[in-house]
Amino acid sequence: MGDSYLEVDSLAVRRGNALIFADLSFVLKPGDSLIFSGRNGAGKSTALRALAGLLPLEGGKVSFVASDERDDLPLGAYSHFLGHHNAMKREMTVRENLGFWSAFMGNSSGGPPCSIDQAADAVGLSDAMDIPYGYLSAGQKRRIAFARLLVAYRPVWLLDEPTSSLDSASKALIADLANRHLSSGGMVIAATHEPLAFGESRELRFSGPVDLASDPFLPEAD
Ligand SMILES: Nc1ncnc2c1ncn2[C@@H]1O[C@H](COP(=O)(O)OP(=O)(O)OP(=O)(O)O)[C@@H](O)[C@H]1O
Repeated sequence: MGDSYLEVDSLAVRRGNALIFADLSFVLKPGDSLIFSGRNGAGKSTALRALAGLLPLEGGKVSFVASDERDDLPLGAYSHFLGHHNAMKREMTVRENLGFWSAFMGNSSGGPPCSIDQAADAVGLSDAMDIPYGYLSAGQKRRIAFARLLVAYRPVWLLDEPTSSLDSASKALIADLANRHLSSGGMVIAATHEPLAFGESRELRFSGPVDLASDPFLPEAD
């Protein structure tokens, strides 16, 4: 991943009459982390979802330049998005859930291979492999959600409130996973209201939506 980088240039997202943000620009290189901060409703989750390709852009460009120069794939192909939901099936065991994600996503080039057992071990839940995901506690569920990020390598992690409502041991474990990802050349963008010990993170503060209908200096909404 040595020569890869993520470049976000003048990104803007609109929802209805609200311009959620505009002119969002930054560059991340291997080992870089970025924190999105700002009050509730400021636009952090929207920005993560837009980067992952889950929302249409009003303007701007997201480019991930991979060192293997395969071609011009969207950032969604190079990233994991971990939102407020953990993306696991309640009825399936932890092993089955992780097995599904490993087979579905595969390992992208440049990443260290990690088996399902190794991933469960890394999040401290080897003993829970054969119980249904729905039986796990909230903190255990979040830990397994992080194991998904390990079984299918992607250089960029997009994390929405990754540690909210976790105890201090789980927070430390997730910080450790993120730091290991960074030191192996990965990149992390996290939206959060609480301090995260993710490397030497830069911070980008969101100021909140602008109502296009009430601002005469902005272009009119459709
Ligand atoms: N479909 C929509 N149409 C119009 N506005 C929307 C729509 N979806 C979300 N919004 C608005 O977009 C703004 C940004 O929401 P977002 O979830 O990105 O905020 P956030 O910074 O992640 O907040 P929190 O810290 O509470 O998670 C909010 O004001 C929200 O009401």
